[in-house]
Amino acid sequence: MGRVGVLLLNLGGPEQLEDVRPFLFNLFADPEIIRLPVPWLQKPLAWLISNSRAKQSQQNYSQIGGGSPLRRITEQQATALQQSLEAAGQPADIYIGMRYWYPFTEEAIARIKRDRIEELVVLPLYPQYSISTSGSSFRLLQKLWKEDPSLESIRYTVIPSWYARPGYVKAMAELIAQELDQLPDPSKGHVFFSAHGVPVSYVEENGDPYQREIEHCVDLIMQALGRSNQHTLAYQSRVGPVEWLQPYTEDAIEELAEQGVNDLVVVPISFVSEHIETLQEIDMEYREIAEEAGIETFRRVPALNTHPGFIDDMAKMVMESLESPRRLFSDVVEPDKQVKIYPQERSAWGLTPVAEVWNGRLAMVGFLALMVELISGHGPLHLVGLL
Ligand SMILES: C=CC1=C(C)c2cc3[nH]c(cc4nc(cc5[nH]c(cc1n2)c(C)c5CCC(=O)O)C(CCC(=O)O)=C4C)c(C)c3C=C
Ligand SMILES: [Fe+2]
Ligand SMILES: [Fe+2]
Repeated sequence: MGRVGVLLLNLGGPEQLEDVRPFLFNLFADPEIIRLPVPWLQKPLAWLISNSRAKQSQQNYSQIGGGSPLRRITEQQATALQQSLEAAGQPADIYIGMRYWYPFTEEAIARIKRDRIEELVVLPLYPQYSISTSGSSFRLLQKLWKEDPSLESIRYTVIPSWYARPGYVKAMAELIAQELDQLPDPSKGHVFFSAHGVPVSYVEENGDPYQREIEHCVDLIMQALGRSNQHTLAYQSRVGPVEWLQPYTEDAIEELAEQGVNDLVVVPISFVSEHIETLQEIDMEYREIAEEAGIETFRRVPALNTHPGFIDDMAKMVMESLESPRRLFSDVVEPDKQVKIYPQERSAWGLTPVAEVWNGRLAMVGFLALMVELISGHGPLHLVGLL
C-alpha cells in the first residue's frame, strides 16, 4: 500500500473574538447552510447575517474563554488517531480540514499533495450525516478535485457516517453510565439526548438522513447502556425563524420538569468534541432553564474528545475502509434507500424569510427592507429572528 493519509473533516471555530465575524461569514456564505436561488445574493446576505449575529455570538464565545476549543481538541484527536494507527501496524499521516475556519480544507489538501499521499481516507468527525455538515465538506472536496486534475492520482475513499460503530456506541454508553452513577438514585436519572438541530426542510424536502441517523444512534446507545432509565431526544441550537426539528431542547426540558423529572443527564449526541454548544449552550443556557423549571440535578455527559475506546475504534474503521471498495464523493448515497443525497434540484426554501421573499419575486423589496431594518435597529420583517 502506498503512503496513507487520513483527512479529518470538521466545522472549525473562531479561536479569538476577532475571528467570530469572519467565521460566521464563511458559515452563512455556504449554500449548504443557506441556499438561495441566485448565487449573487449569497455573499451580501452572509455579510448581513454575520454582522448582525456577531455581537451575540462573541458574547457566547467570551463566556467560554474567548474562542472555540475545537481546533485544539481536533488536533489532539488527530495525534491520538495517528498513534493508535501506528500501534496497530498502519502508519498514516493525519490531516485536519475545517469547513469554516483554520486549518481550512483547502490547506489540508495542499499538504496532502505536497506529502504525496497515495491512499486517502476521508473521515468526517460528525458521527451522523447531514447535508449541512459532512455533506457540505464532501461537496467542497468534490469541487477541489474537479478544479485540480492532479488530485486524480490520489486513491481516496469516503466514510459518510459512522454512528453505528461499536466502539463509539460503547464509549458513549460508558460515559452516560458514569454520569448516571453520580446521581443519588441512578435508576431515576432521565437520559436526555440533545442533538444539534437542522431545519425541517432539510429532512422533508431534501432527504437529509440526519434525523433518522440520530434516532437510530440514540437507540443503539440506549441498547448498549442496557439500563431501564427513561430517555428523551430533543434538538438544540436553532438559528433563524423557520421550523427546525422538534422537540426543541428548551421545551423538552421544561416539559420533563412539569412531569416531575428531577434528575437530568444531558448527552450531546451530534459532535465528538467539546465546543460552544456543549460548554456554553448546554452547560450555561440549558442548565439555567432546567434549574428555573425545577430540575434538581443537571449533569452533562462529557464529549468523547480523545476517549481511547473511541479513538481505537476510529483507527479500526480507517484500516477497514482501506481494505473495502472505494467510495467516491459522487457516490456517497443515502445508506438505507440508496437515494442520492445530492439531488440536482435541491432547494432549501423557507430557510430564511429573505429567500421566501425572493421566492415571491419581491427580493429587492425584502433586501431593502432588511437594510432599513438593520440600520434603524428594528423594522417590519420577522427576520429579526435571525439577527
Ligand atoms: C452535527 C452538528 C451540526 C449541525 C447539524 C449543524 C447545522 C447547522 N448549524 C448552523 C449554524 C451555526 N452553527 C454554528 C456553530 C456550530 N455548529 C456546529 C455543529 C453543527 N451545525 C458546531 C460544532 C458549532 C460550533 C463550533 C465552535 O465554535 O465551537 C454557528 C456559530 C455559533 C453561533 O453563533 O451560534 C452557527 C450560526 C446552521 C444554520 C445549521 C443547519 C442548517
Ligand atoms: Fe451549527
Ligand atoms: Fe449551532
